[in-house]
Amino acid sequence: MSRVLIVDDEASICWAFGEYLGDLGHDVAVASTAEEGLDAARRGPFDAVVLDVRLPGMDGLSAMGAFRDRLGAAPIIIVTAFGSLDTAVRAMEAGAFDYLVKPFDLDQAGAVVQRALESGAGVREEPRPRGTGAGPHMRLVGSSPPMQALFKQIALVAATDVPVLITGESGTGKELVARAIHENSPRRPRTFLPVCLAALSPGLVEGELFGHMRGSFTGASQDRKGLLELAAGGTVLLDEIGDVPLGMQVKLLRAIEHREVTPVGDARPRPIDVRFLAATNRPLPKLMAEGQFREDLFFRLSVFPIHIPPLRDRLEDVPDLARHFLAQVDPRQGGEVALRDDTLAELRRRPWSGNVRELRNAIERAAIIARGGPILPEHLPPEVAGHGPEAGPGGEGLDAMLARWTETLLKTLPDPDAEGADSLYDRFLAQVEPPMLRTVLRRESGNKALAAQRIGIHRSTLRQKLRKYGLE
Ligand SMILES: Nc1ncnc2c1ncn2[C@@H]1O[C@H](COP(=O)(O)OP(=O)(O)OP(=O)(O)O)[C@@H](O)[C@H]1O
Repeated sequence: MSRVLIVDDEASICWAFGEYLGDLGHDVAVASTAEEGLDAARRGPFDAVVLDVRLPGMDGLSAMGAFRDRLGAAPIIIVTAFGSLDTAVRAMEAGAFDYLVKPFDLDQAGAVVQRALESGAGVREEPRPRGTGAGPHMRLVGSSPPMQALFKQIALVAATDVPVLITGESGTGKELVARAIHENSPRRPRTFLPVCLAALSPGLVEGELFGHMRGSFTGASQDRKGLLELAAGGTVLLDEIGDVPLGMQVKLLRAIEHREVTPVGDARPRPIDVRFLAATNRPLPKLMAEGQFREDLFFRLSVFPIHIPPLRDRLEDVPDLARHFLAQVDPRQGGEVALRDDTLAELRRRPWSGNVRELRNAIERAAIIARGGPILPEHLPPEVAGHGPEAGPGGEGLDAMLARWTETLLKTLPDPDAEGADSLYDRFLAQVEPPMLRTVLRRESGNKALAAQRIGIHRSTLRQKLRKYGLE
């Protein structure tokens, strides 16, 4: 039998959890404040403590040090209703064994306590020095259950040096998560270097990453260190890892596994000291099955996988995110008054297939149109037809719309043999290409080379199309 102390000001939780642990054969004591809990801890030894963060008087996180003094190595499990990334990280840093988010399932909570008791010790390494953290615009916003789970994963993995594979649709915040891992890791004072492998020219990518020796190719007039060597002590995010060619994958695997790089034109490998994170929105298991992604690299990278769910699966985060972006464009607004209920309702209704990035763009645009006044639903950009995963605004799918559009055109188009008549296909392309080109170009900040790569066409083809549609 083990002795467990539950410190929570919600009597119902203390009771239900106490009963549950009692049924498992444990001896349970409860306290409703940290002060009361510390008194109990002084009086008797406990094998584990379940400690709420929000308590009247001293809060749970501040009390952790005192509990630790009184309880020695007994594991402490932190409980919170509104976990932010910061709470999760502070709990882990202060040596919490684990972190439970309310409302929790009793079986799940019981399993955590059981694991803690079996582990026997809760003391982790010395608390790490905390920095100021990333700027406010780099903050990960969200309080939905999937975001809470994400915060916990970040807090757990940040302190380690293992590779992390971050997956999620475009715009879900993969780079931001990578940055949060770096910011909360011991490598924090050093560089965080996101490298978009797909954007580097294939012929130069090896030299860029690993460096080159003077004379190793035409134009290499001096020795140059690669990005992986330059990021010494820091964290490198290999972005769009799913788009890396197979030959390069072998070299990356070697760099990750052996922590060394061989510059182009050199025979001797050099040690590197970086932590690797990787991100992709492509299905790596499918790419592996098709022989486009190496299994060994996948297994090396996915020691700790983190998946970010699409925004449509956590629409409860939309209001907080909207206020966050609004406060960034117009700090005076703070986002509170400016977002009317009908606007929030509209925001929560949309499917956001472009995820958080699309929401951010919509809010920024709306703030400009609203010119300092409250944001009205009509200030939001029109929904793109057929935008959602299956259906458009009126519940109509993109293919149904296209079928209707084609029918109309067939009725109105002149005879295909008539001189100068645009073909149905030309008309179709003229309808669908411009919005796509515009979106990708905007997304790549006007960089045509990147946009062409993203679309999968040659740069000169892109230029031609832009000219054709007057989009230059
Ligand atoms: N939870 C969040 N809180 C605050 N901002 C967020 C959040 N998630 C995403 N963002 C913002 O949304 C935008 C897109 O995020 P990010 O670039 O990290 O996405 P991504 O998944 O890496 O996209 P891609 O796969 O297209 O490169 C950024 O401006 C980012 O700051």
